Amino acid sequence: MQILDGKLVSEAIKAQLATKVAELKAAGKKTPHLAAILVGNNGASETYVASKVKSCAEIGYNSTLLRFDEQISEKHLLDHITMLNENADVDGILVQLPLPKHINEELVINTIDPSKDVDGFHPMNVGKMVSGLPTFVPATPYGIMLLLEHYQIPTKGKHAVVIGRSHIVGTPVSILLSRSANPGNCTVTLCHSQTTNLKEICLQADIIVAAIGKPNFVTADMVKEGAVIVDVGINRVADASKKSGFRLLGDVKFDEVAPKCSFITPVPGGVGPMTIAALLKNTYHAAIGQKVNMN
Ligand SMILES: Nc1nc2c(c(=O)[nH]1)N[C@@H](CN(C=O)c1ccc(C(=O)N[C@@H](CCC(=O)O)C(=O)O)cc1)CN2
Repeated sequence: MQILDGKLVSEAIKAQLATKVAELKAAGKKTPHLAAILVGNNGASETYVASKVKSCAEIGYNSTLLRFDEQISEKHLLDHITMLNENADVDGILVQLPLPKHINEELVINTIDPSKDVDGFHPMNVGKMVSGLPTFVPATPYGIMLLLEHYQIPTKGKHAVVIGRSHIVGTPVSILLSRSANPGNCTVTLCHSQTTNLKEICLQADIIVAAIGKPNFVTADMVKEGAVIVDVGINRVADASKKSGFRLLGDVKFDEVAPKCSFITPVPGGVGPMTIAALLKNTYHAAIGQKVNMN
């Protein structure tokens, strides 16, 4: 069994981007600029946004963090997005999810200029991805593809089972695994809460992408010998022995699944850091006016 080390690969991607940014600056070109919007005090969201802002600084990007109170009105939030859309210095805009219940997430995403939508959530960018056109690819699915590519995991003709059909991960990664070339060209089964024979389906999988948001959901009896396991779950589980009061658990029961598989992502240090690296790649592409071609 080999670990798919997202921390290591993300650091390598960040180093490549830092070199490219230095080249842009030396040529008198624009420094990439990411604007992040954070609403409320969700602890996990604070961690992720802080990590995005820190990573920008590490590789020489400019970043702006707009923090708003939980009670911000939808109109006020949309006005701020419009201002960022019109700010020529800002290349990429992201609104950290989830948003408070009184705010219409769809409306917020639809308000972001598609050419600055580095999360790849705008329907126009989703449509392009589904059509196989160059676009911004959502960061977590993009990060998973970059990780599979780095480790040269064979995917052509393999059966990939994706557990979870969210707009952020499950649905887009199933499209990428089936459509893209290398990695890609998989036969994909997309499973979700209404799937009745999940264990039987998982046992046929060469690759499992677990993105269901339930700690330790995938157990050894669901995994075929030699399968590749990608664990997207980052579940905070109460643990009084930790200073933070919680520990992170993936969607996969790592200790019992790892001995059975060929490759596995750890939690933390697997898909999470790749999400940040992929976002930074999208932001670089936004700054130079390019899109990502997954074909
Ligand atoms: N606007 C967005 N919101 C959300 C996205 C997204 O892509 N765009 N995805 C997730 C959260 N997410 C990115 O924002 C994210 C999740 C996890 C990590 C990460 O680095 N995880 C670390 C552990 C960090 C910790 O201590 O908790 C790891 O796995 O090693 C980065 C980004 C939902 N919202």
